[in-house]
Amino acid sequence: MHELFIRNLHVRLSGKEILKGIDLNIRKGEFISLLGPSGCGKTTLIKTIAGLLPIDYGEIFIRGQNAQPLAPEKRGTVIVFQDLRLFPNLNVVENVEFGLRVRGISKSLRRQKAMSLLERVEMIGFEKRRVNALSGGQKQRVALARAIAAEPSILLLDEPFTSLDVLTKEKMIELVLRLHQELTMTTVMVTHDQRDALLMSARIAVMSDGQILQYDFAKRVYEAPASPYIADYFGKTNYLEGTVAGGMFRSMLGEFPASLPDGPYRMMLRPNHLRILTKPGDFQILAVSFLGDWYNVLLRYQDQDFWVTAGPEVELTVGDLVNLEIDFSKGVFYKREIKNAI
Ligand SMILES: Nc1ncnc2c1ncn2[C@@H]1O[C@H](COP(=O)(O)OP(=O)(O)OP(=O)(O)O)[C@@H](O)[C@H]1O
Repeated sequence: MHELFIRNLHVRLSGKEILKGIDLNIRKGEFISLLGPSGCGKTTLIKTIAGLLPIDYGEIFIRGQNAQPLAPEKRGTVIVFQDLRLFPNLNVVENVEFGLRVRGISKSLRRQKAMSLLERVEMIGFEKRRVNALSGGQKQRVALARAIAAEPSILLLDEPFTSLDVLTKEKMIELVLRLHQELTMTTVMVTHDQRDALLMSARIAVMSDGQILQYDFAKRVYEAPASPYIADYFGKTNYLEGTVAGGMFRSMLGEFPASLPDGPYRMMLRPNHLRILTKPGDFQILAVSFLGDWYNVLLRYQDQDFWVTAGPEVELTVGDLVNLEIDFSKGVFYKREIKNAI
């Protein structure tokens, strides 16, 4: 049984169709990301899962139960919103206690539980502080503690790291993953950052315009994107145009076996599937960017540019001519449409 099972979900807001047939299943204890550009419907989807928006058509099952008649507080879901929605008139511990008070837990037990939650999110010592006197990362920790106080089985996180600096974000990522594992929650994270999605999720649902374009394991979405749009969303790409005939793909960089029906194709290769050989060749170095552990290198061959990743050990000078070794076995093929000339 799935923790969450969504079938053909349509949601309309102010007369406009926002979600256009979403199918999604999530296993218990799984961490998944909803990834896509601003406005594609990610927040709408988690709000609908939490029962905060009505379904126009389709079904949501939570732990096998049809969620339609279930009130938001009966679903076992909690959303941590992007703006956190902490209560500014309450201090840190009172914010965390709030969810427990609603559930009718006694005052002494509430305080004890809230303190243990604050310990989990490393906020002991701040319990009496007004939330407005906290940093962005500290507010996030309080919002997380308040969310898990409700003991949700499904934690819904809306863009949890957008307003944080890089170091605070790294720490929050660790904390979120630790809480997810220790509390065996099912977590759905909304993000537009493909690196966060890859780093944190077992599976990623790539969304665009109210639909899921691909839903698969993080490694698969990165290595075998279902379309050039998804490939480009996950970072730099190289495309090689060519034709398959008789089980061979022929392109400007040579030919190699491909078991595909005959026809025109584009092959996508990631920059790390190309390797620079410093012995002279026909690829000219156009640009080199230093990124700490590696270089991004732009090469030109005939009229086409290629992005290549190189380790710091390679000596690279703009203008030099080098050779390339290409791991064609990692290539992903997309069928090209032939436009009929009239
Ligand atoms: N109450 C509403 N009434 C009408 N349209 C809405 C309403 N709420 C959201 N929308 C529209 O629905 C679309 C999807 O919004 P949503 O917030 O789900 O996107 P998102 O992918 O989460 O984007 P972001 O990353 O910017 O939050 C947007 O075009 C938005 O303007």
